[in-house]
Amino acid sequence: MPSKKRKRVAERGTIHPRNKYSEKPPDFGALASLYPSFEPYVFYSSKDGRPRIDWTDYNATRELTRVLLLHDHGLNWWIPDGQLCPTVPNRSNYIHWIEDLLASDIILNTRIDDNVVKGFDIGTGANCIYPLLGASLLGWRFVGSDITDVALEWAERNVRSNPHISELIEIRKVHTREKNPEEEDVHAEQGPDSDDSGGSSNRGVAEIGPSCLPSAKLQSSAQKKYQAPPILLGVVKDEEKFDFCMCNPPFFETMEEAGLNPKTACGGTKEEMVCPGGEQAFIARIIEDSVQLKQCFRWYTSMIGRKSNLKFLIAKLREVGVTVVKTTEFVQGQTCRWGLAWSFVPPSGKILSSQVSESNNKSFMLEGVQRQYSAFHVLQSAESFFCSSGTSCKLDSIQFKIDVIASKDQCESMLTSETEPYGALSYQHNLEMPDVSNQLDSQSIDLHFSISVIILALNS
Ligand SMILES: C[S@@+](CC[C@H](N)C(=O)[O-])C[C@H]1O[C@@H](n2cnc3c(N)ncnc32)[C@H](O)[C@@H]1O
Repeated sequence: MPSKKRKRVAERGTIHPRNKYSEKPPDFGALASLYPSFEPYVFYSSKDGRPRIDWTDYNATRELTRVLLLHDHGLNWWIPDGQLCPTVPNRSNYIHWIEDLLASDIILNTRIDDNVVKGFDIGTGANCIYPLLGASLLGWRFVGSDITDVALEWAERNVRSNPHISELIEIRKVHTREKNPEEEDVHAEQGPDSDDSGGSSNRGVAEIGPSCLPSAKLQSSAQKKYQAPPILLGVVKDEEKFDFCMCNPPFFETMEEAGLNPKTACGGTKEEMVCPGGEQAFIARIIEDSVQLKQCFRWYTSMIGRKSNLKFLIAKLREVGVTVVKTTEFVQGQTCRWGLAWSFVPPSGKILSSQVSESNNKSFMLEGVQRQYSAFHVLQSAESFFCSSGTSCKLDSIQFKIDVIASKDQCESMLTSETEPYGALSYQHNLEMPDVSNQLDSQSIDLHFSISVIILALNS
């Protein structure tokens, strides 16, 4: 019998609708007959006679990735033994989620070049999977960065093996060097190894004025410090603009932690899997870098391996005053990963417009909210309002929403009450209750509704 957790995972959507494999998963039997190198890895299940591979065999998963990239994407690809082997359907989901973000009208369209989407893949790895997929599926341009020689060498090889897209992809080395103790560093308090790549063409730390520095509060809130090479700041060049960055970070603090999933054999060296402070510290550094780089990127995104880290990172984003936070869940077999996206580009003000009419959703803008208040303040304020009206209400800080259950009397009393300041905010509350007059005929029916806040603050 499947475990409860497994069943829950299976019930959730697992694959993006535009993913090549959303309707038809890879057919191992057909691939085996087409590609003799793959054939030895395919066996037929005694239970249902279906063709399968042994997911705990690294060579089998690597060969599967090779034939899927060749057969379905026209890509030549290889990685040396032990390097992290990506699963193509899973990695494609992240690409399509970014495609959705770029197509949405959540933030203002400030793009300079509407024709070419330009992305930055932080830690592209030897496999260079995201640039290869993004360029071949969608024609996107990429800079893929990495720190290790093996990653840089093989990423380059994988790009050169695909001349039809090689013009679209630049592989960029992240320079690491011994720190000069007298040098001022925006991340100085984060440890002696934290340094920038320098180089005259790069965005050096010397150019960043004190007013841009992350607040002391922000710095102190990072529980785990990233003490390692630069990530964006010092790697992104002056004047460079990107539509997005993406990152599949080193998730773990130790290799022991990384080895906890014996059900798959995706490989992964220490350099790929581990960094000081794990993913929490790595992504916290990306957030700090984004505070400096602001609108150099329209969207900052990262994959996250642990839900507890997602909570921590959303709280950190709240502190730095981003304009938008979006999250998603990627289900990869029996493992869950989360996508976190944020932006400093002003919101477009068209939020939810597409959802309004049909699904009984109402969207509205809160005008006159002062800059120092974030979406969380708005949520807390709304929560205070509903609680004080006697309703049952629950704030979900991950989804940025409040679930409310109210009786007819409570609804009526809320609709007729005078506007009052709630919590930290004093705004004109023009909350529209859903049109439920029919449903409220009976005293006994409770009204269930949710309030989501998508925008944190408006940049002027
Ligand atoms: C988990 S692997 C991801 C590889 C590939 N993107 C994928 O999805 O399979 C993380 C990668 O980040 C690289 N890395 C670690 N620190 C980095 C940094 N400061 N800047 C750029 N890359 C870094 C590692 O060398 C490794 O290749």
